[in-house]
Formats: sequence, structure tokens, C-alpha cells
Amino acid sequence: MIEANQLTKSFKMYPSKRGILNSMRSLFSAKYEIKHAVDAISFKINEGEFVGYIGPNGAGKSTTIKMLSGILHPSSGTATVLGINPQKERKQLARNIGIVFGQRTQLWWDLPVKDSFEILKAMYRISEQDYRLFLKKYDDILEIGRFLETPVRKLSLGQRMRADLAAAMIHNPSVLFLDEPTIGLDVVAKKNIREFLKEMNRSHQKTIILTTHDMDDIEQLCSRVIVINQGKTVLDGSLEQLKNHIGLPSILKVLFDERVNPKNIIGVEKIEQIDSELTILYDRSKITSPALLQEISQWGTPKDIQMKEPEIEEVIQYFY
Ligand SMILES: Nc1ncnc2c1ncn2[C@@H]1O[C@H](COP(=O)(O)OP(=O)(O)OP(=O)(O)O)[C@@H](O)[C@H]1O
Repeated sequence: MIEANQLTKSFKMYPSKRGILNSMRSLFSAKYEIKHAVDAISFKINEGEFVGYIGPNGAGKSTTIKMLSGILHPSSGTATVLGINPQKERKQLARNIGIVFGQRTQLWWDLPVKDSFEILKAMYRISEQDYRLFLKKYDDILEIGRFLETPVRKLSLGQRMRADLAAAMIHNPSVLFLDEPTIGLDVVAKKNIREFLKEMNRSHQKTIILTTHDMDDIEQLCSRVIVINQGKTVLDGSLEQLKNHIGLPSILKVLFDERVNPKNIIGVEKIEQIDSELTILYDRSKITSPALLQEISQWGTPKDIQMKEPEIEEVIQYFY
């Protein structure tokens, strides 16, 4: 249903120079580097799958989504979505996919939400009857009725995201590309969006690719994860496989009263040292936190200790 075959996108990177004149010169000079934002990625996604597409900042997630949705042309390799070539048949694809970019709205900023919906209704040639059903349905599940008359720029972030999600569904697409749809939302708004996405996938059989920095999104929604780093796939499997691979990662920051000499400890994946401060990434499935504290207190006298769960990107950077 969605297929990427050695999909690659490279950008020319010109060295950044100070001043407008120098910047212009570097643009026209022959000196540039090639950056492979997406580097020969291949996968097949079946109908009804909910796939988390994750990786650290700059890994190539958005670039992949843009190629799958026909916004960007691949430098090499191919993609097909529902048997459609996104670049050659972009209009036909647009009728069958919905896209949400959490970082920016697809709606008309100064218009009331309803006006944006009506523009989309005309663009997709949706009948009056289907449009009324759409408004009713998405009022029931996303409560869009509460802010239909409000200009998009005056919506809260949570309302804006609900409006964007509803807009992406107006033509009842079978595939959804969601690029960080929960970014910046509070806990309640995130929960609402996740409930909505779950329903779209389970009850309405939508095929969904989701990029996110939020591990809870992945845990609660995705049956499969594709992890990318520096443009390359580093894992394609179940959530269980991801967890088995990374264990139970935790980070311990310890400030000693003087510089110490760390030693190898089983279960410790990585230690970073800046003067007398150590940042220790360890796997709680291999060593417990008290056991680790006991070990490291033999290296010196700790003055301050902090423990935290790492962000998804930290984990991926450490493990891949
Ligand atoms: N138009 C462009 N010109 C040059 N480089 C680009 C362009 N678009 C993206 N890149 C580079 O390609 C790489 C991948 O970017 P991309 O936005 O796909 O990453 P991402 O995984 O979505 O990151 P984030 O999580 O920060 O959104 C980055 O190094 C980025 O700087």
C-alpha cells in the first residue's frame, strides 16, 4: 500500500559565510557539500498499519513524509502510495491522503475555521450532504463545532490541531501522514488527539504514518516502529523489538566534589564527563539504580545526583 524503494533525498549544502555579498558568492561558487537527508530508505507498509516513524532531530523524517506525499522529489529511488507515484500523479494522490504538519497549519490563518473547511469542500468537490455529515461526525469526536466561527490565528494550539486533523479528513482519505501532531500540546489535548487517531486506525481502518518526538505517542498508538538516524533505517520492527533493543534506558547525572576516573560497569551504556560532572546512560533492565549509585560512589564523593528518563532522540542517538 505504501512502498519506499531505496528512497533518497540529497541537498546541496553551501558553506555559510558572513555578510550578504559573501553568502551570494558562496551560492554561485562550485564549493558545496552533498547532504543525504534521506539515504536509500526502503519499507513496505500494509493497509491498516499504524507506523511510528521516529528518529532524532534532522534524521530525515519530514523529508521522507514530503517525498511520500509528493511535496518533494526524490534524488533517487522510488515511492508509491496506494499504487500512485506521488510525484507524477500528485493530484490523484492528494484525493486519497490526508497530511498534518504539527509545526504549521494547513488552514487559512485569518479565516474562520468554517471558511477553510468550505474552501476544502469546494477543492475536493464534496457534496453538501457529505459535508454536513463531516461536520457532524467531527463535532462528535473532535468537538470542532465549538470553534467553527473562530479565525484560525485565534485558536489555542489544541483547537488548531483538532481543526487541522478534521481538515485532513474532510475527503475521507485512506492514508494519513502525520508529522508531529502532538507537538507542544498539554496532556489533555494529547490524550484527545491520541484517542482520535486510535479510532481512525482501529474503527475506520486508516493507514497511518506518524512522526513524533513523544515516546508515549508511540507506545499508545503504534504497532510498528521504523527508526531512522542520519537518513538511514536503523530498526524496522515491533514496539517490543525496539524495547528489547534499548532496554529501560535511564540517565543519571552526578556532580562529584572533584574529577573522578570512571570504570566500566555492566549495564552502563555510555558515560560523558565534563570536569567533575558525569552523565551516565544505563539500562535499568541490567543494573538497578541503587546498585549503580553504590558502584559510582566508590569513584569519589557525589555532591549532587539527578535521575531522569531520556527523550526518545537521546536514546536513539546513544543506541544507534
Ligand atoms: N531544503 C533543505 N535544504 C537543505 N537541507 C535540508 C533541507 N530540508 C532538510 N534539510 C536537512 O536534511 C536533514 C533532514 O531534515 P528533516 O527535516 O527531514 O529531519 P527530521 O527528522 O524531520 O527532523 P526534526 O525532528 O528536527 O523535524 C537535516 O539535516 C536538514 O537540515
